[in-house]
Amino acid sequence: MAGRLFAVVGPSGVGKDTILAAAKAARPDLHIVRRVITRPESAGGEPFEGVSEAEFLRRKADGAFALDWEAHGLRYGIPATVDQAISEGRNVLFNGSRAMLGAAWEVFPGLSVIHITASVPVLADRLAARGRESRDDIARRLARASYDIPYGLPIRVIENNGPLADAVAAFLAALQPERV
Ligand SMILES: Nc1ncnc2c1ncn2[C@@H]1O[C@H](COP(=O)(O)OP(=O)(O)O)[C@@H](O)[C@H]1O
Ligand SMILES: O=P(O)(O)OC[C@H]1O[C@H](OP(=O)(O)OP(=O)(O)O)[C@H](O)[C@@H]1O
Repeated sequence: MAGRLFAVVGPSGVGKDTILAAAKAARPDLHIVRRVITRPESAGGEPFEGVSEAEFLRRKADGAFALDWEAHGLRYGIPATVDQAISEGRNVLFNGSRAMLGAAWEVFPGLSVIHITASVPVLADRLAARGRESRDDIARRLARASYDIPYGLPIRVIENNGPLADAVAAFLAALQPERV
């Protein structure tokens, strides 16, 4: 049986990568996508492949990405190899963009979405503590915090204002198929 594909979305600093890493630790069978990003790997954070703009565009033209988008002045790609992982029956999860969900649903009609939320003051504290971006970049990311996901799409919401363990437990529960 084919696996399922999950986009994990939410504002910058909400805890997407942290929750994905914790979910993988709890459930080693999950396949967490290693994204291709036009960001230097030395910036740290999630395990991603950092490439130049030219290399990204070359791969895109070669059909190397199942999905790709632009945000924060960067390009992000989901390797086309996810198709194989899904067909092998793996549950595949990626850190996605709220703005690209419409396009993602067109490519993957069975896509499930988990939206992680937290209050703006909590996001501001976390981004400052993470220290990966400049103050200006943090301000721009916070300005996107309330971006609205198009109404009518099937989305599960997980709140991550409190202890991480609570959010991870809710997240793992959200990976279960919806009961009808
Ligand atoms: N529940 C939580 N409590 C405290 N800190 C958290 C919690 N969730 C995430 N963090 C911290 O917030 C920062 C941003 O998390 P991160 O996973 O990088 O967010 P995102 O991928 O959504 O931008 C990290 O430093 C992370 O350790
Ligand atoms: O359309 P939006 O929902 O606003 O998302 C825009 C981008 O922000 C996140 O990127 P990134 O992982 O670089 O940033 P983050 O870890 O700070 O969320 C997310 O993965 C998207 O690529």
